Amino acid sequence: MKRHLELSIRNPQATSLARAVVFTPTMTPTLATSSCTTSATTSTSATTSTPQPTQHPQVSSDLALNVVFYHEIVMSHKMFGSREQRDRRGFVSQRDMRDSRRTQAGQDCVQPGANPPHQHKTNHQMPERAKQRTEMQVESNVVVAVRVRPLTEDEHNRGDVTIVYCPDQHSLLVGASGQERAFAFDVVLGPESSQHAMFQECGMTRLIDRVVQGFCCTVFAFGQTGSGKTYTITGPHSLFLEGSHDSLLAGLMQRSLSYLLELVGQSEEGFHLCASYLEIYNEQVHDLLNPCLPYSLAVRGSRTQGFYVENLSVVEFHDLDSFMRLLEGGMQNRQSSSHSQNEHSSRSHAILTVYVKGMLTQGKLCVVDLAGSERVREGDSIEELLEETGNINRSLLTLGKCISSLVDPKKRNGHIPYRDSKLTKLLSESLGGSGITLMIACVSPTLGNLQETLNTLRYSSRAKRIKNRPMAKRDLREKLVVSLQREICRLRQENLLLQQHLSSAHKAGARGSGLETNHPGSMSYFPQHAKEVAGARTGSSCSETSLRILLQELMRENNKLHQESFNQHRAQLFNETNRLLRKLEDLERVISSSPHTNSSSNSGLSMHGAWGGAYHHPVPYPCRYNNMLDPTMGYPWHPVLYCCGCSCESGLNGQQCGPWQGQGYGITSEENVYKATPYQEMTGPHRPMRMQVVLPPIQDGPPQQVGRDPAESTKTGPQHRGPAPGAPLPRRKTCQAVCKGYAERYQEQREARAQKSKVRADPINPTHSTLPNITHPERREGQTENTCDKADLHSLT
Ligand SMILES: Nc1ncnc2c1ncn2[C@@H]1O[C@H](COP(=O)(O)OP(=O)(O)OP(=O)(O)O)[C@@H](O)[C@H]1O
Repeated sequence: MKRHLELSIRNPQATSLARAVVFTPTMTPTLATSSCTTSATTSTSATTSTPQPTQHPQVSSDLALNVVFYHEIVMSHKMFGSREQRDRRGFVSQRDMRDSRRTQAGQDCVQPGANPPHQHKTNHQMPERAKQRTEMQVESNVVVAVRVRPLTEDEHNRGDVTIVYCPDQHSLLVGASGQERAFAFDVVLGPESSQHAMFQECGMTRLIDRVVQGFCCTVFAFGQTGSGKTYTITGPHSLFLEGSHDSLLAGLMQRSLSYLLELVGQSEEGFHLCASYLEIYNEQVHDLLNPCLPYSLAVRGSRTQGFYVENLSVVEFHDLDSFMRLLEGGMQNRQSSSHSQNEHSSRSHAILTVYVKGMLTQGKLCVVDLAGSERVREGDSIEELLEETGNINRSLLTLGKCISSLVDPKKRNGHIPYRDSKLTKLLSESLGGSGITLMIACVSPTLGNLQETLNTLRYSSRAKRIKNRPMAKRDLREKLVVSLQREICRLRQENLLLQQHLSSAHKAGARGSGLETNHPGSMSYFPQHAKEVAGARTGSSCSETSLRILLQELMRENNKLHQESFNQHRAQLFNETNRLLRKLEDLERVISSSPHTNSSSNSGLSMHGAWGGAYHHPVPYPCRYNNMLDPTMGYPWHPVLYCCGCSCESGLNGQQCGPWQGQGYGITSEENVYKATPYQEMTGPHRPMRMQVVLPPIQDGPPQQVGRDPAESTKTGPQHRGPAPGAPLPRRKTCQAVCKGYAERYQEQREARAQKSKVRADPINPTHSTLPNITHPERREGQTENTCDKADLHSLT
């Protein structure tokens, strides 16, 4: 209790926290007191030294955890200020480190869509709002790995001392003994780490897996001159300049490509690999694979592609050897010079891009070796070097600004100064876009570089907080699959509607007839198809081929349903027409039998039995020309030809009117029937009933062709004198074709009329007539009553 009070006096903020620990209901007062005492004791001793994980063997684990938390909160506030302040300064406490380690243990360090740090709850434990947020914000932080290089020979000889320590794989202590500053990163590799360990532990393999899946992944090495960036990315200079082939020294680039080629080789999907290699030197872009270009390349921006380098060579490769040749050529073309810090100092930012194009994916791996960041020292007064350093620093400063803006929640959605340098333009997608980024911070271990090392680590701590939204790039084929899926969805809906429509219509029909039918709305109507579609619908596989098959099936089914629906509709119309016709017939019969009506006076009104119904065939005759007009229909048609003048339903039994034969209206050939068919009435659910051939009304004069081949009519266009296809049937008014009896009656009527007019016009000369003298047509031998022939027609004209 005494200790507790002491603590409260010394640190009021800590007291409130301590109280919270002391009065936790799970603890007994005794334990609470002892724990508080222990923690306070530890905290007292820890104020003067670097925070270390505390051991509490005498207390229960729950209690120990609370005490450790309490102790660390007090310590971190005392040493580094609030969490926000610490973040800003790039420092982390032991608790931050442990949080980071927990996160590491629970999640893949290159895990797009992983929960952000400190969200240790599983999805089902999370409140609904938090769950929704996590599902919507599939963000991944930039992963930061730090590599500490060993002392170089020169540094050994000079007697430089190491001031960077790596207590474990995630933490780093920097500074002289007793004044160390702690940092935590996703991965920390000490001076003794090999190139192989670097490749394995920084998550490169997972990054390449993502590239193959279509993600854009970027690795960039950052740090002061001579800190080991180039060594990490490509291996030591000797590997290229002196032709050494020590594969153990090969850097991330070679190892990544080797792994990528292995991965691609194992895959059954055919991948297409190519690469480009460029450097940005003094803010000018040069193609390292095509060094002969006398000019620098332009960086352009587009909405779809983002920033890209215009006219950059992209070279295809198939194996590691061909890639190594590319890399070696590019490395030799890169700008480098001797520097006080590094004999082979790279003076440019180099970006190698490997494009991995699969069947449906377009992944990209960018490996960036940045030029060294350093201060201009007194000795570096050569003008050229100053310009170089100025440009390098400017682009790195812009990179820093971009990182700061990206991690600032207020600025993140505002303006990010990518356009201020070519480097940031080209890294924009990796930093704040849809890519996955691994940043490798390289640091020198010597005391002389302490300031540069701290700058690099602060910079990297900030970058660690950048959140990206990784998104795999799909190519057009993927889009095609998506559009096919949409089309299938639309067809399914249409299909469902048609089925519902038909099923209700059939139910109504069955209720009327008392029959249950196997209607098209039921799946048993299409047994084979039902199985296939049901299989395809339940299956989750959505390859392009299966989607196409499914699409075709649905289209076929929908066509059938459409046809059925159309036929049903037509049947209804036909029934209605028949009903009306029958009614009309009855009416005509009533009229003709009326004592007030002269049978010869109804000729201009009737469709059937125009001449007293003498030649009307009530039952349609079966057609010889099944499927002729519509070969897709498998139904027995029953066409009825309405004869031109006699209005008989002259079925195709050879009773057609003679005069029409050979003039395109007869039914002597299939062709003629087709040509003479301006309207086709085809009805009935399974048995379309009627084909109607309407012949033209004939006035005094030669017959006119009204019905023609639709193709012909479209050719002739406006000259087509018949009714337009699909137009309502014209009323058959005064149907004046020649048939037996007509000529006599016609002649009689004319004569009578002429007589009358003559009488009226010229009472003095009653024999004068204005009418032509029409010869009475002779009936040929064997001519039936309901036929008329050419001779008859000519006699009329
Ligand atoms: N992990 C390491 N193990 C052994 N030697 C290393 C390691 N890292 C760097 N070196 C050595 O340190 C020196 C500097 O390394 P490197 O050239 O890679 O630095 P750099 O950061 O690329 O410098 P610059 O920015 O000037 O190009 C080289 O001689 C290199 O061999």
